[in-house]
Amino acid sequence: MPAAPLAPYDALVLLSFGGPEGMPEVMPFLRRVTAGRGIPEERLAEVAEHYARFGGVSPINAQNRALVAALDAELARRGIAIPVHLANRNSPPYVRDVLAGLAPARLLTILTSPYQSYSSCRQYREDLGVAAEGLDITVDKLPPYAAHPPFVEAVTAAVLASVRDALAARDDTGASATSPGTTDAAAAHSTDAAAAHPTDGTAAHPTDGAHPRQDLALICVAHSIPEAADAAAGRPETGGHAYARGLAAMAETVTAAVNTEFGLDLTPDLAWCSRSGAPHIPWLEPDILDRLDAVAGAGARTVVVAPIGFVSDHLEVVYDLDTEAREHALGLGLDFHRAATVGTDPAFVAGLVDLALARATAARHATDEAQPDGTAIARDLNVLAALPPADCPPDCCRSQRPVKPTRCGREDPR
Ligand SMILES: CC1=C(CCC(=O)O)c2cc3nc(cc4[nH]c(cc5[nH]c(cc1n2)c(C)c5CCC(=O)O)c(CCC(=O)O)c4C)C(CCC(=O)O)=C3C
Ligand SMILES: [Fe+2]
Repeated sequence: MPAAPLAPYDALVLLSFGGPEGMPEVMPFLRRVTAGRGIPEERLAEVAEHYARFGGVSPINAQNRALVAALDAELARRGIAIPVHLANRNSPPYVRDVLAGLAPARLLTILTSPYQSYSSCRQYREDLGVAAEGLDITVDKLPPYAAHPPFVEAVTAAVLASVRDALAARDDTGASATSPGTTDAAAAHSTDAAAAHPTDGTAAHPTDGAHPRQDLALICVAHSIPEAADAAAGRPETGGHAYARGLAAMAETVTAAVNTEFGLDLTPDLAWCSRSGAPHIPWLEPDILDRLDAVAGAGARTVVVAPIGFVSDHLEVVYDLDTEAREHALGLGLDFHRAATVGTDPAFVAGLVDLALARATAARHATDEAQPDGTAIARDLNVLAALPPADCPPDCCRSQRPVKPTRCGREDPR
């Protein structure tokens, strides 16, 4: 390993969306997010109410600070000395302030959005492009990492754990074998039964054809985006739709893992949450609430909702899923379980560090600096080759909006 394994970078920057941390910040935050975006005023008022339920505090910033700390710890564990900073699009610390404080510097950014779309990739590149104007800043980013095996494994592990809980709760209540009582009664019963005997033997149950587990539904969920934004997501020459395709691939992988682990025969099911925008503009569907209606109608008694599109809990997760979708599911008589987000899962964090090392190796390789270890280079470049390019090609995730300066694109200043 070279003496400075993350050279040529001076610092890592975790780049995220941001969120309010108190009621006075909510409306200014919402206006910043939606500036010039044609989001109806009623929608803003509605979303402000969602934040109000949590005292105006989104969990996102605390989660990102925890991720920075976890990255620091993983880097220290590997003996790599490099600072990690948080920078946000819509709340302090703003990208511009962070970059200004670091200049002159060469930075590597880690996006908290693994999937490709305007909102989750190019818009972050614009944030960097606008913020870096007039500053002596060189900046690269990790490639979109939705298909990176450690991330896929961390998401899968969280979904398996939630399905295990869901099956254990149900086997204990017997709710699926008999007619279900009210969900409150079932929940109370579940607590008693769980106290009476441990529930970790669920996976050992034989799955004969009569076993009632097929009334378990697994719904993977991601943030909806306009259909037009999905059509333009990723490289145009690969046909667009990189956002929905990346999520469909993840849904397929986790569902296959659940089927194997628990002897089930579930079909991948992908739904969307947090639609906004004008009603006449089509966004990705079905909405999670409509899918809950459908699975309840088809006989499901237990639903596991897996937020595969989010790396950490934020308002879409704690409101749109844990509050709204949960209430909706309970109203339909469904037992509701929500899989954890990857958060600071050690495999996820280690995977990000692996990718940063690979990106640094590629950067050194590209500039023809001394290459002490050819094997490591080949291995690192191999990791990157399996993912979309870290430097986005022209027109990747393009939008109809006014052109802004970008970074981390093939044609951009580094
Ligand atoms: C793909 C995607 C992600 C995932 C990738 C990523 O993580 O970046 C994401 C994340 C997030 N979205 C968030 C919040 C909001 N998103 C909004 C609006 C929008 N999101 C969009 C897309 C995405 N959004 C789009 C196409 C819009 C329409 C307006 C526009 O085209 O820009 C609005 C406006 C009100 C509303 O309409 O809901 C809010 C408040 C928060 C923070 C939550 C918190 O505070 O915890 C986070 C992490
Ligand atoms: Fe959003």
